[in-house]
Amino acid sequence: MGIPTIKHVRAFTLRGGGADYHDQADGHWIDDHIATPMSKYPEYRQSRRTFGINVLGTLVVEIEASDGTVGFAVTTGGEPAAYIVEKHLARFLEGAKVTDIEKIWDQMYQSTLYYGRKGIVINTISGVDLALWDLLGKIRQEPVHQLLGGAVRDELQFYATGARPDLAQKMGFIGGKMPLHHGPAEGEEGLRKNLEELATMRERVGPDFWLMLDCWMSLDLNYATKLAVGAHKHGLKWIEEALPPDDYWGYAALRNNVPKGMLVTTGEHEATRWGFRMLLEMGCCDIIQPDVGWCGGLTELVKISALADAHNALVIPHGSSVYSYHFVATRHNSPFAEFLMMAPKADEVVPMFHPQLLGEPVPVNGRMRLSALDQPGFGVTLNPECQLHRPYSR
Ligand SMILES: C[C@H](O)[C@H](O)[C@@H](O)[C@@H](O)C(=O)O
Ligand SMILES: [Mg+2]
Repeated sequence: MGIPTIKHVRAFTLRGGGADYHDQADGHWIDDHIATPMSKYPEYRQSRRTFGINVLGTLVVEIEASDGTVGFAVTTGGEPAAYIVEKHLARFLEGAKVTDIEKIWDQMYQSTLYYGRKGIVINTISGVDLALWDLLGKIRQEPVHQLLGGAVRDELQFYATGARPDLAQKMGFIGGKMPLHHGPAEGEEGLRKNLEELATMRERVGPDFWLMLDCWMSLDLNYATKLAVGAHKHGLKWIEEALPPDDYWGYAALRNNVPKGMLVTTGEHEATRWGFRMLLEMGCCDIIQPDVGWCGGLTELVKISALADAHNALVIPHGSSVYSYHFVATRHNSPFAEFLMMAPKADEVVPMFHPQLLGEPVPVNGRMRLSALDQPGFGVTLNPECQLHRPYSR
């Protein structure tokens, strides 16, 4: 029985949460006055949706093999990504063997170099790559973590990202990462409020529970330095994505400025082994946080992780549901993972990509047994109740 070939590639879009998890209704913690690079404009300060954080929506990539098996994946990308899949990338897949994952990745990357390299194009390549791994796993009837060489641990542990680290502590998570609410445009008063919020949370969780701040690219070096210095007495474990992704020089300086023992982390909006090489070789951060749905996919994340390992850096992927869980299980330098609290008040555990993935596992008491990831591929199926739209059918 020969190796199946790829017969069809289809790109769909979905709205409403899921992989584009910022696409939420009013009242959600994830869209409540969070500091961003747009916070300098008061009209865009209260809600990230007002400036378009959810403008793309979800891309669904579906790949059908000659034996009838179908693999799929979801990521952030929506219609522009669907166009790139159908009009550009599909030609490198249809007719190829399902095992041609490395070659397909290289052809997708090299052929889009003139307009890609980062952002939506690499998101799109990531989505195709993840769907290929899902397909191969389903054909071989193996979970992706086994295709990657096998797990190094039989249980994953998670920190929680959300507005309520105090509740996350009660749910068994190992730490809580809070969004930063005030940026430089709100001056000393905003800085004071940021530190007061951290102090209040430290009071609630006690001295040992990890607390982190996620700054979502919103600060400048001076403000980030003052925030880190002020946060040190409240035991801030790491300051995340304080600066814009391209400011490698600023991150290297921030890493020298922060108090001893505080970690600097970034990377969720960085892409490919070359972007992460810059972060690592310029000494920008202690932990890199690639999103496997945005950095180039699993094929690229394996390369990024090996690079980080050589630099003794941890790889703690930005929360991306099953796509990061299967990866983290297999890497010694990924000792814990992120779980994004997608309940509007961050007061209960719901699947990260809800409602798009059926069979999506969630941490229980802040942990996930490897046995929760034992289904073929990424172990999930598309929710048939989600309204798929195929904007560029061929
Ligand atoms: C909470 C942050 O503002 C982002 O919404 C979050 O998605 C990301 O930065 C993270 O690290 O989870
Ligand atoms: Mg982040």
